[in-house]
Amino acid sequence: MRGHVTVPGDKSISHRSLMLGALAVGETVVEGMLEGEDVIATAQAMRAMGATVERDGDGRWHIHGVGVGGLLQPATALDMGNSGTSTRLLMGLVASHPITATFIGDASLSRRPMGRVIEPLSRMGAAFTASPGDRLPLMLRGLCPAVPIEYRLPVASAQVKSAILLAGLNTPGITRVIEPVPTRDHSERMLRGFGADLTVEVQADGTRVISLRGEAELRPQHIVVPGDPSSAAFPVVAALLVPGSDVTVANVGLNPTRAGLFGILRAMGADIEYLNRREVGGEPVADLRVRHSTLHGIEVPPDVVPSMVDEFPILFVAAAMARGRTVMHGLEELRVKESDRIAVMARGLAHCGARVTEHEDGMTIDGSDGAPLAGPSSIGDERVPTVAAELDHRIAMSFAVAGLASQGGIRIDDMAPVATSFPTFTSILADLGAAQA
Ligand SMILES: O=C(O)C1=C[C@@H](OP(=O)(O)O)[C@@H](O)[C@H](O)C1
Ligand SMILES: C=C(OP(=O)(O)O)C(=O)O
Repeated sequence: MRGHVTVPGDKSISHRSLMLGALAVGETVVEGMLEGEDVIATAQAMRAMGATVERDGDGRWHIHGVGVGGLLQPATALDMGNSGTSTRLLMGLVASHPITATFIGDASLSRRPMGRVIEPLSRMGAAFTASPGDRLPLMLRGLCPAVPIEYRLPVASAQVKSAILLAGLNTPGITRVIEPVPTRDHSERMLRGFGADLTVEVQADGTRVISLRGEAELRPQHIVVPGDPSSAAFPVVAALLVPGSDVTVANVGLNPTRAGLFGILRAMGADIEYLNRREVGGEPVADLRVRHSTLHGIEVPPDVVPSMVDEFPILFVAAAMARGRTVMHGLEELRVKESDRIAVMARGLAHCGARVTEHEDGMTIDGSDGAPLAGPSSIGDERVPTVAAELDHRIAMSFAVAGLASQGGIRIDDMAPVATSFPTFTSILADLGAAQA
């Protein structure tokens, strides 16, 4: 694999720029927006609640907001598709507005737990009618004025943190979130950028206390979205695993709360160079030059998990071809993503010949020492292992990369989920020399 590619804009930042733009009075301009299905679901929801959201070409979007407190009651159910981030953050926004909204989603999203946001938002005064197990479809009636809360996060989740902070925007007084384990901080950075009065106190043990003064007035912004490190992960690992590769992935966001994977890969012996380090839209960014490397297994320290929570499926693939054993614990959150990412990856990798042991909270993988996965066969051949993507984009992309580095290919039953976060995935890999049947 050889060449120079650019991955689409960061999904977390794209969602938030639409939501905060919709709450600012005036015009927010976004460049480098991720135009994936998850973000489009957020854009549609903001339109349904009164904001003007327009695309005027390749990643460039304009948003005319309604002001904090100004969201309108949507006329129909908000279809969140496959997107947990859209659902949980928008539940926060609706919770402190005097409106009622129904949230629906696809089969994967309808299995995911919403109790983690229902609980704190109920304390703020919102009322919920949810499907059994606190799942979608659910109806939410907001309360205005809502009640400010101080909430200690029981799970390390940026979505829960962000839902509470977004609810706090239209709530009188101080809404406070206590975060014992730091998670991605895009909401904090962007709320401040839009002019909210938000402070973060870091205690001696690393606990973060985030305080937001409500009834905020947000100022419209010009946002440049950096490339998504969670998408960059796929061409990066492809280059590491395919012999002879030399690939540069440009404009990759390296916010320390997101970039854990690259540090772990380097600790495994990966040749990843950070070129042209700079800041884009208030986030650290670099171009990553990646060359084929001999990887060795490691024990992944559980404290890095939040900074690479979406990158474990592709790390499992790298570990499956490394020399020696990789041990990963602290991954229980992976079981409630778009699929149960521990079970689905363990099953699929084993089917491709990898040596994996599943744990309740992680996985141990004994690598192949560089030998390709999936035995001798060729695409079209009965013997090519088929893996199920289970409506999970990261599973589909991880096995596509495993397939690139395989002997006889891997068949993935459904690549459609990739459009949720990385619509250009197949064309980018093809540009680097990948063949697809
Ligand atoms: O806040 C966000 O933008 C996200 C937070 C993470 O979810 P959790 O908060 O559930 O860990 C991550 O998995 C998701 O892809 C995006
Ligand atoms: C978990 C993910 O997204 P979401 O929670 O927004 O569906 C992801 O993109 O890997």
